[in-house]
Amino acid sequence: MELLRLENITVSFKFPEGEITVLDNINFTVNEGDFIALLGPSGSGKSTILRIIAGLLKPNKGKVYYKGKEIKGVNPGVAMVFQNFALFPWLTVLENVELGLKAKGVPPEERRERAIKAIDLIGLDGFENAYPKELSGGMKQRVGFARALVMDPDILLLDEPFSALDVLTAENLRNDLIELWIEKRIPTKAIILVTHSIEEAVYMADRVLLLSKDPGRIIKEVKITLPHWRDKKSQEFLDIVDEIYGVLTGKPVERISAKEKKPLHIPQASVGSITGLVELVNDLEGKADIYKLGEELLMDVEDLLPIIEACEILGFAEIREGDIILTEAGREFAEADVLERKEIFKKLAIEKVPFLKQIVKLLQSKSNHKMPRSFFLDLLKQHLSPQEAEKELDILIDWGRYAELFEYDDDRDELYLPETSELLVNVQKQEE
Ligand SMILES: Nc1ncnc2c1ncn2[C@@H]1O[C@H](COP(=O)(O)OP(=O)(O)OP(=O)(O)O)[C@@H](O)[C@H]1O
Repeated sequence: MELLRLENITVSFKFPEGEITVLDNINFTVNEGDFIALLGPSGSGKSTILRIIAGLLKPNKGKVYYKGKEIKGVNPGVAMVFQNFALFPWLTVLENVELGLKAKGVPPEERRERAIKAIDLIGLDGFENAYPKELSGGMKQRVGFARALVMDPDILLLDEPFSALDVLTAENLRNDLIELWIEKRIPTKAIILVTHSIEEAVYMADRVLLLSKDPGRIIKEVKITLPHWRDKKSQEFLDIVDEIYGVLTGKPVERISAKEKKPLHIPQASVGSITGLVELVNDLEGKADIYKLGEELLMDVEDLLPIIEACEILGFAEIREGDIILTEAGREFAEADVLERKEIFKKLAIEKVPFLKQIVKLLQSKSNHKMPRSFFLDLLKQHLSPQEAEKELDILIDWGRYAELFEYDDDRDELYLPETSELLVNVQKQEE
């Protein structure tokens, strides 16, 4: 049965530089039993959609229907859980949970009874009289859930409720919610979850609506028919994650797999950006969600991908389930001093990028150990467009110079091996 319908929703905001359309013609229906995830990059308007559904924001165009009736004010059928918990610090857990019922005019006894039940249900039994400051992040968010559930909403709106929690706490709370939902221990008829995490969406939801940004549009709906509990390591799960990743980045997932690369191609990532990314992921304990990372760096995932790809090709990192994970070599590189870094980079670049090795070999074979840039450019042009070849050679030169595999004379536009170079010996040794 249809619970909610969004029809041609368009939202724009006025800025000094003009009006910007944030949501463009959003249409979808929520039926009883739906667990929907809204997934998309930052700024794609996910939270704005929740505010529209809740009736907290009026769209410029379009209508929202709840149980067939157009919503003109606050939607009576929804309750929301926020990323930052949004608790009142001066109220106890019980008082925080009771507040919505009080506002609705529910008599004191009934609201106390219902609040205590919601607190029990969400696993906070015994903390009724605690104040938010006495609670951990995970417990605060449990209060956030109790406060929403106590209203017995038809539709639970979740605005990134797990993203401020540490990994284990978030996983526990996710599982507790799924359990309440699949065992029908809550009367909630539908859930809409806003998230950045592809894995979270595929783990929890049955329908994933993928949004693009500038302006926010629904670009695809992916149905997830895997039964709960879902195995994040299973091939089916990983295939769905890859499919979504491909849609959101506009690139098939194979493009970031080093194994699938043509031997010549290296991504457009300077040594500086590779170093920066490896250091950053190392500071994040060696693992980071690619989407989150893009956000923290204020970069589109699109722009981050070549750097990630370069890290993968060089063997500094692996990509798994939308996360970048440093390898042993990546950690070693991040923690090394300047000279050690050059050594590590040199070893891996020679091993993993055959064309760099080829450059060194060619330079070695010349009696003066010099060759014009145009020679290598022509070699690359046999496989790439002239523009791509130029870009690729610039990156190869950047990597090669940093690793001290060769030098480059800007005035003469030539690559050369300095007299003092020990590289030839090293390369020969590696080959033996
Ligand atoms: N009240 C407002 N006034 C002006 N601009 C707004 C307002 N609310 C949202 N926006 C803009 O609308 C766009 C979408 O915001 P929204 O928070 O819905 O995106 P989101 O996908 O939920 O992002 P995030 O994942 O970062 O929370 C953003 O560019 C935001 O700056």
